[in-house]
Amino acid sequence: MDTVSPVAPPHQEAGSTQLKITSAKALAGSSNLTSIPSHYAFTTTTPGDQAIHADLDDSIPVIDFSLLSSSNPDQRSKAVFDLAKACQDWGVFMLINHGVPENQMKATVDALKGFFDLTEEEKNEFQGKHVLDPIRYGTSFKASVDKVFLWRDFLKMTVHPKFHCPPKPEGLSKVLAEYCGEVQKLARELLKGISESLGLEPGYIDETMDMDSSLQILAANLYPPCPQPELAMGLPSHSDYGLLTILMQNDIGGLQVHHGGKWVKVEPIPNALVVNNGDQLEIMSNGRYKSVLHRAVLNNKATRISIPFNTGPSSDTVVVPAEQLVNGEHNQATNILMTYKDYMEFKQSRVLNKGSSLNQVKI
Ligand SMILES: O=C(O)CCC(=O)C(=O)O
Ligand SMILES: [Fe+2]
Repeated sequence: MDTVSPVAPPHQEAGSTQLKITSAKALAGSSNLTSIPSHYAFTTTTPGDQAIHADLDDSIPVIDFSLLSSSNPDQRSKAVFDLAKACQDWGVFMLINHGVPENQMKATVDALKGFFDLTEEEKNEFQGKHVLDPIRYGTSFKASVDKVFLWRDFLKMTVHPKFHCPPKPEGLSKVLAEYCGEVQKLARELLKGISESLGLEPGYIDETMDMDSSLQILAANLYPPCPQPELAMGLPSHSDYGLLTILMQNDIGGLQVHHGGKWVKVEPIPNALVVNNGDQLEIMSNGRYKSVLHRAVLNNKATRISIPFNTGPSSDTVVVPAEQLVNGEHNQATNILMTYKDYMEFKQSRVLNKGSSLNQVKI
């Protein structure tokens, strides 16, 4: 069995009171690293915690966006039906034929890799402290307080209602603004289909969530190869705080979703996006569309990059269950009565890997 080497945490400089935090990328790049430092040892894996491949007849649903935007009413209603099933049974689906150009997706991945290739000093200029800071670079989850470190570096940017992006590397801002423009349109169309799939007016979510001012965050997670991938963790089990997350990734798998009591691997499909329900969608749908638990695991061969685009309502919206969905068999009184902004702060203040945060605030 693999063991964890008890070496000193590399983020503490001898003789220094200042905490110096090393990125996962720098750590992975250090020569002769054959085991993880002890403070990256996440948990001992238990058999029930292992991921499985989905059965062929029970795999992650695939939604064809071109059918959802079809002018043929039969095609559209079939697509809305499939969307309802995907959101209800899985809380996650693969989106194909979404219309985001392939070269734009590739340019976005390359530009964000370029950010992580900056020097540590350059990246550290963007260390944010607060969940609502418009640009935040960091490692782990909250490296200043984390007891166990996550093997990932991240960059998070608020891209709507106001667009923020680090000024370097050159060209990053232009590429991301273009990508976000496309994904924003996609998110709004999906939310129309989702409203309809719940039996609501297509514009229901758009209007009640004040989507013209919606808070949108683009992140990039970098998971470098890890010498002991089964002992460390990229991102532990969590749900996302917004309405929907639309995730792009390179061809290195690692995302897993919790379904039917097991962890199911999300095998990347070239050019497809992964879409998952977030907490606010669970609230507005009154528990019908669950905010799916997911996690990111590691490998020892190649760097994985994932780029989630998270759209919420506007910061000041207090999301409540749609009235039409309250008195039915699905009534689960998923109601938290706090603004989206406050919910994000609440969620960030919690430790990851404690299951659904909604369970703690439901009333
Ligand atoms: O890396 C992944 O695939 C998952 C990322 C994620 O869940 C997140 O950033 O919230
Ligand atoms: Fe997530």
